[in-house]
Amino acid sequence: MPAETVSPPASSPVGTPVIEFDAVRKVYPDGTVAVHELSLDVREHELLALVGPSGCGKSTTLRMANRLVEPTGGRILLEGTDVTHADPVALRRRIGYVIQNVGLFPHRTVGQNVGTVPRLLGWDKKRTAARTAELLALVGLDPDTYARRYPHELSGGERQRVGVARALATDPPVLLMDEPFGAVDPAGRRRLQAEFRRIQQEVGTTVMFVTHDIEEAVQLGDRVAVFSVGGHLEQLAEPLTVLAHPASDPVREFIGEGAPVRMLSLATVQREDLEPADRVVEPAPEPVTLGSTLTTAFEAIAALSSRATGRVPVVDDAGTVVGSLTAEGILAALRRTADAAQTADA
Ligand SMILES: Nc1ncnc2c1ncn2[C@@H]1O[C@H](COP(=O)(O)OP(=O)(O)OP(=O)(O)O)[C@@H](O)[C@H]1O
Repeated sequence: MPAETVSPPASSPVGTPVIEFDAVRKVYPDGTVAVHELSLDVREHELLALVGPSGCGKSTTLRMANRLVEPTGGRILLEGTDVTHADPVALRRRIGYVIQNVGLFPHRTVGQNVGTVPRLLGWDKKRTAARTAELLALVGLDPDTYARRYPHELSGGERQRVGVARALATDPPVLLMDEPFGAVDPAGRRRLQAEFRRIQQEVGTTVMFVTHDIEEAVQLGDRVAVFSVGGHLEQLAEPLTVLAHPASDPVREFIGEGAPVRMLSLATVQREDLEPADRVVEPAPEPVTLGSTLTTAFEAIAALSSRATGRVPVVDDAGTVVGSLTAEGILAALRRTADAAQTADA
C-alpha cells in the first residue's frame, strides 16, 4: 500500500491473467444451463468478486476453476495451462479453496488443520510448524493460544480465520472463496473482510470471490463481475463503474436503490485530505491511524463524531502525527468519489 494513502487504493489491475475462462459453458445433466458462454479473466494479485442473485451460476463458475465441476464446453486456463487436462488433485494443491462453513477437520487441532496440505506435500515437522504459526499470526490468532485448540473450541469468526490460514498454507497463487464470511455476524464479518483484504494485498494472492452481497463485492473487489440467472455475465468492471453505470437492467435491479450510498462508502480519506500536522495540538488524544481506522469516509465520520473537538489527529504506523482529520477532509474525499463516478467508464 502506498504510504501516502489512508486506505487501499481502488486499483485498476493491468497484470497478466492468472485464470482465464474462454467461452465456458456448464449444462447440468438435467438440462439446467448454469453458466452460459462465459469469458473473463482474473489478473495477477487481483480480487475479482463474482456477484448476482441466487442460482445465477457463481458457485458453478468457481468450482469449474478447480475441477470440482467439469465444464460442458470452452476452456479454463490457469497460468496459461488448460486445467481440463490437469490432474485434479495436483491442481487443488495449487489452488486454495475456502467455503462458507470452512470444513475444518473436527478431530484435528487448529495447528493440524492448517498444516494439512504442507504435510501432504512432504514438508518436515519443523517447517510445517513454523508455517502454521506464521499463518495463524497473520490471520490474527495467537499460535500459542490457538494451535492446540479443536474447531469446536472456536467462535464462528475464528473458524473462518483458520479456514483462510489453511487455504494460504502453501502460498497458492490462486485462492477461490465461496461466501467465506457468510456465516459470521455482521460486525465480525466486516472485521474479517477488512483483515482478509489486508492479508490478500500483503501476500499478493489472486482471488476469485463469490458473494450474493453487492456491498461485500464492491468493498472487497478490485473488479466486480455481475451475473444474472441463466449464467449470463452482465457486467465486469471496477466497483465504482458498476454502481454508477450499471450496464443492464438486471445489474440495475440487483444493485437496487442503495447504489448512491454504496458509492460514497467507497470514498477513502487520503493524506492530502488532512490538515497539516503542524496545526495539531499536542499531545494528541486518541489519534486514529493511517490505513486502519480510516478505511472509508464513513469510518472517518464515525471517528470525527465521537470526538468533541471537531478534528481528529491522524498518526502513521510509527505513531508519528501526520495530520488532522476534519469535516472538510471527509467532504473532499466524498467529492473526489462523486467526480470519479461521473468519469468512470460506462
Ligand atoms: N448438481 C447440479 N445439478 C443440477 N443443477 C444444478 C446443480 N448444481 C447447481 N445447479 C443449478 O445450476 C444453477 C446455478 O447454480 P449455482 O450454485 O452455481 O448458483 P449460485 O449463483 O452459486 O447460487 P447461490 O447464490 O444460491 O449459491 C442453479 O439453477 C442450480 O439449481
